[in-house]
Amino acid sequence: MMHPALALAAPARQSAILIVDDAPDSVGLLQDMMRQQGYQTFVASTGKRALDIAQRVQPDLILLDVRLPDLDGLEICRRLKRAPDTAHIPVIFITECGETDDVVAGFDTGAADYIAKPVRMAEVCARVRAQLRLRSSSDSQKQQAERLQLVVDGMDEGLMLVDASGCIAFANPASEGFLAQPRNLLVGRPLYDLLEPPAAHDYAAFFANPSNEHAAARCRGTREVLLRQPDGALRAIDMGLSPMAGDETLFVILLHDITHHKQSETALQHAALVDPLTRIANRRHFDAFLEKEWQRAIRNGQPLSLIVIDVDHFKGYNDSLGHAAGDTCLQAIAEALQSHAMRPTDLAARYGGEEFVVLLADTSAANAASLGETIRAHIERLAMPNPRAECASVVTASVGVACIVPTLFDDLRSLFISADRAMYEAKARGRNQVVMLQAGTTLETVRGGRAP
Ligand SMILES: Nc1nc2c(ncn2[C@@H]2O[C@H](COP(=O)(O)OP(=O)(O)OP(=O)(O)O)[C@@H](O)[C@H]2O)c(=O)[nH]1
Repeated sequence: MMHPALALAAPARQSAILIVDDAPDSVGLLQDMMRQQGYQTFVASTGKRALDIAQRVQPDLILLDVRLPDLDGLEICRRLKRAPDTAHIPVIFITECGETDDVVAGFDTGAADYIAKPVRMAEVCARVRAQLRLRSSSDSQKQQAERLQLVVDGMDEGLMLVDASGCIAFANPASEGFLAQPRNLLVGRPLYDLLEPPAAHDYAAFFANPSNEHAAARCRGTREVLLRQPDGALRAIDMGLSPMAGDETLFVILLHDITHHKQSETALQHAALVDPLTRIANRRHFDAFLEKEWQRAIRNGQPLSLIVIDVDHFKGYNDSLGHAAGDTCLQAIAEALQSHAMRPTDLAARYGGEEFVVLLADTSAANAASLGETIRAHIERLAMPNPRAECASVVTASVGVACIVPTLFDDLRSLFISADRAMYEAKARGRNQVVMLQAGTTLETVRGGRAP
């Protein structure tokens, strides 16, 4: 259905009638009739003048006597219909009663109707009204079509019409942007050619057999698809498909941009995995990453190492310098850790309050212990004074390191338990040091990384 805004009629105005006749009595009569009906009238007694007035005042209708002194009415009508400015103005011929040839010739030249003399008021008025109504409805149809064209050309969504074989029959300007190619290259191509699988297969199946319920269920309505652009780039969009109302051989395709939606989806996914204070991975991200790397280590028979870092006497730091300073301190430590997790298979994360972890895939116990020591020294080198620390004058951390070559029989938690036990052993030994424990072994294997 047409949107009400598109169907707005032009403001009503008085219709203008041009009367072309050289007989003063006849002109007077017609003029009176038209004025009584509320129309504005113009009069021309010659053909030349009629053409001139028609062009300049653009009347809504012309009452034209067939017999005129200079040009005959048929010739005037022909000229009116030839000129782009006047071709649309309906012409009603006035003929002598019984002049059938005039009537036929009049219609041939493009006249809309005829009235036979002697004219009768009711008939003239009825025929004029009918032509004006027709004219106004064709004008408003034209206006509606123009407005629709403006909407289709100006809309942000891509709009295409696809025929029953799935080929594009029409594409609006926005479609060019979505598909990164001019419309003339789109028209005639199968819609599914522009899509990535699995959507491409679904739409090909649908157009091969639109009554296939399975394919129809997947293609009708709106779904997210990947468009393939000529340079191979893929663009995710929402694509809507619906049959064109009243024409089962055409389908309307709407392409809707979801870049913002995708960006915020990605941003949300990212936010869900990042610790808001330190901007490094959070515990949720770490747990998922550990699970993945654990399985990979089992498959590859490679060692997996975990470093647990717990800030020493951090309560004292907060109590003496304030919570905001504590936050800044945690940020500096996170940045230091991040700088040591360089490989794609390394992950530094804030695991809780003042506890951090670093997971290192394919890393031996010795290398992990060495990195643990590098991290400990880095934190100490940050030289953030901690007035309440008992083990040093600056912020330090106790570091526990564990390593395992996991098998299907191992429990993922054992790596964490070992690293935590090693970290607590580092605390117990006086803090600011590294202790390593091979997963599954006893504390006898604990090795001090550095003396306090
Ligand atoms: N500023 C700040 N402090 C935090 C945050 N998360 C945890 N903390 C503080 O970290 C402190 C941890 O204190 P404790 O668990 O007693 O440990 P500690 O003082 O570091 O002592 P040891 O671990 O035994 O060396 C607490 O005071 C928490 O309030 C945070 O996001 N910001």
